[in-house]
Amino acid sequence: MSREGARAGPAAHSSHVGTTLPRSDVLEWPDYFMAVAVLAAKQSRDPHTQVGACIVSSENRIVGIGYNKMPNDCTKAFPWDKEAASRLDTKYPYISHAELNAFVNKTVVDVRGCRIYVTLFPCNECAKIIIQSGIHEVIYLLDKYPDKDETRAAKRLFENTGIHCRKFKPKNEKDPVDFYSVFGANQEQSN
Ligand SMILES: Nc1nc(=O)n([C@H]2C[C@H](O)[C@@H](COP(=O)(O)O)O2)cc1CO
Ligand SMILES: [Zn+2]
Repeated sequence: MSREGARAGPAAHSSHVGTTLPRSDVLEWPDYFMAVAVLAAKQSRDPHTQVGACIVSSENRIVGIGYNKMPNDCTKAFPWDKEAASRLDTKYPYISHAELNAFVNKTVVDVRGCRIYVTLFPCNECAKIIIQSGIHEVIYLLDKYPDKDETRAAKRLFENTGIHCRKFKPKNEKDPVDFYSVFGANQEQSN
């Protein structure tokens, strides 16, 4: 149909076909995608920090979802501790980050031009995956560890490669999703 035709059609007016109105209080796309990332985070078995990631195509299709987890079959065989005499006895060398898992779980061959919604600012290792895969934008909920070298290195990598990083701001005025629930009640929202 031509643009003229589309303007003349019923969709161009506020009146609706039929008598039942469609719901209007649905989530806007960004809120929907971050809500998916938050929901994914809730699947994490990490007792301290649960992270979710959602890769979205330029056509607003979800093409990958992940959360931080131990590699398959490793959940019980590896430590969940944050601290130990040796780093080898902490969770850090073993855990697979949300962003990596979202990439591993992708349903398309190519994620170039996609964006990624993440509940935590990515680390340097995930930044490399994001850059190499052609994801061009990072939308994060919280920058919880801005002073960690991993975060600072990630920011350098993103700045150098022109990858746009922005803090998520909910679009919906009424907040139907408790985005920060994944960080617990006392988490600072300003980061
Ligand atoms: N962007 C991220 N994606 C992630 O999946 N993680 C994971 C790794 C750990 O399982 C957890 C951080 O643990 P903690 O240091 O807050 O107890 O979050 C961490 C970050 C932050 O760089
Ligand atoms: Zn990471």
